[in-house]
Order: sequence, then structure tokens, then C-alpha cells
Amino acid sequence: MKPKILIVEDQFIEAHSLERTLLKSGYIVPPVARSVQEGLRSIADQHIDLVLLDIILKGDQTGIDLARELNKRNIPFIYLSANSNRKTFEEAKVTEPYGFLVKPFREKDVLVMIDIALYRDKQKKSGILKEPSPKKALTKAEDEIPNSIIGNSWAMREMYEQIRIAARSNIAVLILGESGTGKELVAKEIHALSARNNSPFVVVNCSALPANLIEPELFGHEKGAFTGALTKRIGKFEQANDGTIFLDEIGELPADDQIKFLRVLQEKEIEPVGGKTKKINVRVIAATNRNLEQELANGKFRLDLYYRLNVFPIKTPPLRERKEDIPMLARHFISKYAEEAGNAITDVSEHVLSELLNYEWPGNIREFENFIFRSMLINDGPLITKIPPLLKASATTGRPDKTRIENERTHIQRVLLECGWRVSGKGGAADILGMNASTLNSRIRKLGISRPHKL
Ligand SMILES: Nc1ncnc2c1ncn2[C@@H]1O[C@H](COP(=O)(O)OP(=O)(O)OP(=O)(O)O)[C@@H](O)[C@H]1O
Repeated sequence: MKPKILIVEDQFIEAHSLERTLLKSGYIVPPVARSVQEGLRSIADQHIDLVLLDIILKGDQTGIDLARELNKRNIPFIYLSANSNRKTFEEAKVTEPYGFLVKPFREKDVLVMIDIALYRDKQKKSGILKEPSPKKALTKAEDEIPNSIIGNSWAMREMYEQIRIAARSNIAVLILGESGTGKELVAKEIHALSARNNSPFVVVNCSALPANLIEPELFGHEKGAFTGALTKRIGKFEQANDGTIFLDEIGELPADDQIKFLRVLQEKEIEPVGGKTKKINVRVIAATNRNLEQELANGKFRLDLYYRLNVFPIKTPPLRERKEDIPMLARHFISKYAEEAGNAITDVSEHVLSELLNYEWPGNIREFENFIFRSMLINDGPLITKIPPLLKASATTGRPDKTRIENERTHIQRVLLECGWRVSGKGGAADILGMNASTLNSRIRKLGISRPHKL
């Protein structure tokens, strides 16, 4: 039987159009509730599978008050909201909705979000997503994740599940995770498993472009649109037509471009500089290693854009939270670099493995990968027995009263000092830390690290 979905909405026209959309898709829809009281009566009378809940309702109480009741009864819900302010958003967020639909919404977005919410709720209730017993072998079926993401830990298996759900729809995805945790790899995997996999996958790193070049780069420009625009240029969104665009470091997008990006998400159209608007069909995956909610609070990231993007967030776990994957990752990178390193190394020794497990890997897999490669160069094989020094200062085994930010600052400062403040290139600080040079420069700025005068 199709699920029963209750609409709690006091605006007659909006409620009616939603009701029609749901009925057309075969959902069972009880009479619309116009207030919190009516909503409470409705959930008391019958079993409801999901609630679409407007935040501002007639009467003293809001949708957020009703959400607290729904939580007590384990009924999942999605908020419907117009442009609610930050305070309302913060209050709404703590009630843990399955999503926010921002008015005006498109029929397709509503249906996809409902589909995902019902699926996630079923998973949660059936306990499928509970941690498997440690005695069970953790196998990864090849047909589930065919590509290059390595890891069998619980954290990774949960992430694979999210990737599979995301790949089934066209919904915007926001990948959140520290630098070097494989966000780009996840985006590629979603594209590869999706129906768009025969069309382009286009990557844009928003932090690598100077602010004034982002707009023409993303949206394209006509010949002569500005000084220096000698030829017409097709922007990245258009290059990705029918496929997927991956916008890395989305937190770095300047305010003006955020508005234009919102338009792509809402209207599915772009406006090349000096040209006419065009319809496009692109799946958007964005990523950030910043705390976007902090950026919202600082007024640097638009709330409406955040709503649109945060429909389906996926977190990439840091390596220190999945150390059980370290032996597998070590073997993977050893075989990846075997030819380049030109020796017959097959694995790491027991002693080295325990060193690798004891370290916290602040630069995550990128740092780990670089480290394995550097270790291969100083060993003959068949095992890696010698390794370059690991920078213990950043390990959580260091001073427990230091915050992670302080640890990161100290770690980056040390590495910069070791390399004489050379950021990019082989053996530069970015290489050693396992970060992109642009990411490192942005971290240096954010953490307020400055170069000592004597250097
Ligand atoms: N699970 C994994 N298995 C194998 N390789 C991985 C895994 N995760 C990351 N890598 C490798 O680590 C490197 C960094 O990954 P990626 O660029 O996807 O990270 P990121 O999170 O996007 O980093 P940043 O935020 O700095 O852009 C790449 O070489 C990638 O192939």
C-alpha cells in the first residue's frame, strides 16, 4: 500500500496544489490540517507515514511546535518554508527534519524528497543502518561500489549507502568533510552510478579561481562581453549539460555568484556574461570542508542557497575515525605506486602498521597516500620497514587541552617551518600535509598563521 502523507499547511492554494501532486503519484492523503491543533487531531486518529509541515501556521503555535510532537511519536516530517529567517531555521533544525522544501517548489523536487525521506525512515526503523556485529565479516559487494573508493569500515559502508541513494535521483548533494577525505571521489562515484554516467562529469574548484573569473568560468561569456573576452566561452555548467557538475569548496563562492548559482538550482537556467539565458539540465554536487553553518552565521553564505543544497548531505569520515581501513588503504596505495616506485614492496611491517595506526592523519587520505609513496621510495621490500618521521604534535595523543583548531594550526606551522614556507610543489608544505596548495593557503589565512620575519 502507498504511504499516507499528511499536509499541514494553512495556505489554501499551496495545500491544494501539494495535495494534487501527492494524489497523482498514488500517495494516500488525508484531509489537509490547517493548524497545529488540526494536525494533532489527524495524527491521533490514524497512522501517518510522513508529514509535510509548514512552519508558519494559523494560531499561536508553529510547525516547529508540532514537529516536537511528531518526534515523540516517531513520525518523520519535512518542513515547507518560505524564506524563514536564521533564528527560525536554527530552531527548526534542532527538531531534525528529513529536509526543508523552500517555497516555491517544483513538483519533481517534492516527490524526490518524499521518496528519500520515506526510504531513510524505513532504513532507520528497520535497523538496517545499525552497526553490524564485529564478528560478521565486513565484505563489500563489488557490484555495490565498483570504483576506486577503498574502505570497509562501518563509517564507509554507511556512506556507500548514501551514495547509492543519491545516485538514484537528480537531487542536489552536499558533501561535507575535512580536506583529503575523498569528497571528489564520492562525487565521481555518485555520477558513475547515476543514469547520467554517459555524459560529462565536470569539476570546478571554487577556491582556485580569482573572484572576478568565477562568473565567466561557471556561466560562460560571449565574445567581447568584457575586456579580454576575445572569443566566446562555454561555461562549466554548459559543459556539464546532461551530466554532473562538481563544485568543490562551495563555501568560497563570492556573494554575487551565490545568487546566480541559486538560479541554476531553482530555475535550471544560466546566463552567460553578455549573453541570453539558457535552459540547462545539470545535476549539482557541491562540497566543502568549511563549517557552512558558521559561514551562514557570519553572513558569508546565503541561507536560501544553503537550504537548496543541504537537501541531501553526505559526510565523508576523517581517517582517524576509520583506522580499521588503514591496512587495506596501505596495500591499495602500495599497488597503485608499485611501478612508479620501481621496487617489489607488497605490504607494511607489523611495526610500521602500528605507527600508522597511532597517528591521527590530519590531512586524511591525501596525507596517507603521499606518506605511503614517500615510504616506498626509502625501502627495498618486500615490506615497508622504515618510514619518514610522523609529525606527532598533531596527534590527539598530544596535549588533551588543545582544541582541534589549535592542533591544526600548530601542525601546519611546523610543516611550513620545515619547508622554509614553500607551500606548493613536490616536498612543499601542501604536498607533505596532503592538501591542495589552494586549500592550504586558504587554511593559513583562516587560521591566521603568518610568516615569521626571519624567514
Ligand atoms: N577512500 C579512498 N580510497 C582511495 N583513495 C582515496 C580515498 N579517499 C581519498 N582518496 C584519495 O585521496 C586523495 C584526496 O581525495 P579527494 O581529492 O577526493 O579529497 P577531498 O576531500 O575532495 O579533498 P579537498 O577538500 O582538499 O578538495 C585523492 O588522491 C583520492 O584518490
